[in-house]
Amino acid sequence: MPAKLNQLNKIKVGIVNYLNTKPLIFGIQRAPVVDQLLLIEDYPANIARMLVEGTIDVGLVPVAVIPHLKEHHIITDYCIGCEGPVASVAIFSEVPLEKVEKVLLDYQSRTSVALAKVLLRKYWKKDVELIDTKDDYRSQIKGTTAGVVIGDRALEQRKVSPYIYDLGEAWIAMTGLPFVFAAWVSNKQLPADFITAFDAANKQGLQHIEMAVEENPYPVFDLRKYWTEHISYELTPNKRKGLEKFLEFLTVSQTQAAK
Ligand SMILES: C=C(O[C@@H]1C=C(C(=O)O)C=C[C@H]1O)C(=O)O
Repeated sequence: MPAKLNQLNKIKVGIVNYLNTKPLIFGIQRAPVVDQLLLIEDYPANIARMLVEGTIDVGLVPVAVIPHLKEHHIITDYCIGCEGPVASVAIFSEVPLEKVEKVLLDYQSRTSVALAKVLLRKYWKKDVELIDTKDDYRSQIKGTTAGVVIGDRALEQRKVSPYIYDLGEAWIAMTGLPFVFAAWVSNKQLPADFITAFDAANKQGLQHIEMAVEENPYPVFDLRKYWTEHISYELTPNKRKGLEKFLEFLTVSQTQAAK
């Protein structure tokens, strides 16, 4: 379908369609910058693919995709990160980790799946069979088969699985650094005035978390707590250090896999 004329010059912005982005979307949709952009919502692995293929200009992408981009710019001081347990990214299991034999990997994720591999190898020192998934795989999390689940489905899974290994918490225990799951990354240089306005829109959203809570009734998990105590949105210098460290781990494991 041909793009409508008024859409031609708009900046295509991909954003993860999970509850953790609602405070940011709240700000973006109410800011003047909304007229300069088209918002495309999808799950993280798809947003990553779109940024690599160039069908979007900027996205709140899983940081694990950064090494796969020919060009990348981190354009705001906001991200999806954590400085303690993140609550919505974990290995879920019916048995303790010592007894786990297989781990299902969430097809919607890029970062958390890579993080789970790093932590299983370096932190838990566990050699398990890793299994890619598609569609709904959560019913297969049983017995000695555990699963990485992210996002809203992870908040639901907390009510199902007796053992929950929070990957944000484990990363911090291993490295002493916070973790960044997703950041605003563009695949080209974007206009400086857009970047300034877009950054301000993110900030506005975070200043209105109470209104976003009212707008999103969710009986499964306390969203005020999720957005203020679990997800940490500021891309601080310490979070950038955590991000660099994680990308180093990814480079090392890719080099090892190529050998
Ligand atoms: C904390 C989360 O971070 C997400 C995890 C991602 C991943 O694993 O690739 C990507 C984007 C983030 O929204 C979550 O979705 O629960």
